[in-house]
Amino acid sequence: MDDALAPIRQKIDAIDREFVRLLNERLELAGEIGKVKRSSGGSIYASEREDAVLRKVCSWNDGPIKDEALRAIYREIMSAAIALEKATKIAYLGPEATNTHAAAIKKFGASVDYESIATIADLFTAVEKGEADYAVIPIENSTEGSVREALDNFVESDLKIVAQIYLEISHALISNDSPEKITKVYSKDQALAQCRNWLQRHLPHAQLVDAPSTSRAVEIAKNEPGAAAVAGELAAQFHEVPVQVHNIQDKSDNTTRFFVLGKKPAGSAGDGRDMTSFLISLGDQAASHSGALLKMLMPLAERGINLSKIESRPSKKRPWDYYFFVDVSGHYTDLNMKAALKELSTFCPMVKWLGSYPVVS
Ligand SMILES: O=C(O)C(=O)C[C@]1(C(=O)O)C=C[C@@H](O)C=C1
Repeated sequence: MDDALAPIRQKIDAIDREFVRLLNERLELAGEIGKVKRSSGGSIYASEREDAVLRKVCSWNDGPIKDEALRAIYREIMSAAIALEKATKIAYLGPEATNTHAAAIKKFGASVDYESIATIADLFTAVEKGEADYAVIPIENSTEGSVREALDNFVESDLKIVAQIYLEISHALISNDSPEKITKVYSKDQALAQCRNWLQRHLPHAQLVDAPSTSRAVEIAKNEPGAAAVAGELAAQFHEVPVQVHNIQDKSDNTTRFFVLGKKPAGSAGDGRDMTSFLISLGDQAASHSGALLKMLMPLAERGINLSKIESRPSKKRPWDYYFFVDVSGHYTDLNMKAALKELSTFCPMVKWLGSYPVVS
């Protein structure tokens, strides 16, 4: 067999050598881009350019490699490029090995530095003070709804949303013991709730115990005989505890949306590939004028700007006064968007642009 493999492996070696040479050539070019960006004060991470690169390489793909594999490879190539252009720190809502950590790695790869930060407010502060270059925060979950703390922090902050990440949330049963020995299951209440049917069916006698986070649950279960944790697979890897059963969540389409926050806005990905988020206040009109909310939406609708989300939050200034968080299609620099905003500003006391970012993560 070895005789048959040797010549093929020689060819693979020759290709790998060429790969490494080309990767280094590509990285050197990224280094040149980094110099330009550093001298002009541009943002090192360019979500719209990464979106274009990923789309281009997938459109060139006519071989057996899956687009998903190509995207994962390019994720790491561009991660290395970011790190070479500038040592880059990504802060995320901790602790380590939770879903927000997994989302951050999905977006930024293995070459950048990561820091776990305990609260969403502190994540905003870390980027504002320059202690981190970007922050990754959860914004909404397909079953649990919006993360209110995240929305509220946008009111005072000048940070911009530069990218979004969608992460399918899957849970695993993680333990040093096999499932038939499990008598106790630790996890965060939400994760236990999302696996309720599976746990009832497979571990009906196990005691379910609340933990501060899924990652902490794995840490606790690691040292307790007969204990397991429900958590993501990153937590299993991170704490070096085996996965006993994969994908135990009751719903397979449980997805969380995250935002990447930075100091400088992202450019346009073009071709209808951008989304924009705003914060709008109607002031007293919301309570006193019938149809005020409709009036707020008309400048967008009349220009064909598609509204994908609207959510209200109390302003905390006066009772029954609200801010509206709005997600629409298009980029802030689009002409119809500019015109809509101009019209909105004529009757809304506050129209705040929170950022424009590529639709696809
Ligand atoms: O094109 C750029 O702006 C780069 O910095 C290069 C590059 C890449 O490797 O292709 C790297 C990081 C950016 O986030 C986008 C793209």
